[in-house]
Amino acid sequence: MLEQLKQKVLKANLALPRHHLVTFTWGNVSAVDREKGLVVIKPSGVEYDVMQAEDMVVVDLHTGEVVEGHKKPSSDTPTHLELYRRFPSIGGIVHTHSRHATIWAQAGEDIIAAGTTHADYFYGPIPCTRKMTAREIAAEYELETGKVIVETFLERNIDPSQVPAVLVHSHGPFAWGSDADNAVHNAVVLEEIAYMNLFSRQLQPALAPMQQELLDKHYLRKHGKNAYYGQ
Ligand SMILES: O=C(CO)[C@@H](O)[C@H](O)COP(=O)(O)O
Repeated sequence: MLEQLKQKVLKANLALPRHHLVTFTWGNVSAVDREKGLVVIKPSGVEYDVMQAEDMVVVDLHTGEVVEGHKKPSSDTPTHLELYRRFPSIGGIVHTHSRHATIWAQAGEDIIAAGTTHADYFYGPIPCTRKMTAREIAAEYELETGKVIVETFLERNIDPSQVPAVLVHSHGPFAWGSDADNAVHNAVVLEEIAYMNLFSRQLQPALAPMQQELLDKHYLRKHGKNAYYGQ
């Protein structure tokens, strides 16, 4: 079942070490088949250089139950599932601990839209979530991580289809897209702009967001006029 999607998810997972977004077995990529209500995700703890398509795990979008696969699904599966359930426009999700995006997540700071590289992909700042509470950490932690991400976008009125990434406070980045490949692309760009902002802020401690007109020009010419950011 879902053999083609397993191949796509494998390919997307193998792109993470190729783009230097992960070390060891960190990180994970998934994709959803919304018609079937199924998600294909990387197996937990498997080295990327031995990973095969048949290692991918298929889980039920709504229950999280494993419906196919001989390995344990990624430990972050409940986070992916919550995002698929609450953000209906996304088709693929990437989680990494990519170095510079994780630096901003550990600092608890948004990655502001400081330049056109950012504006070509993200229609505003990449938000950092609040810290999770002790109760949330002690509960179903990975599910609660997904809930805190959704809460951040709802409270800040950010459209996840126009800002396809988030920084989880004290943890690291999640990125998403129309499919697994697009999610990986956004994860690579996220790491690039995290790197750029770190040094831009060193050169200019008062680093401020770019002009809205320039953000609009770069984002809207690439993604269409009917896009909007917040209210
Ligand atoms: O967020 C984390 C660890 O904090 C994950 O990136 C894990 O490192 C990957 O776990 P599996 O997907 O292999 O279960």
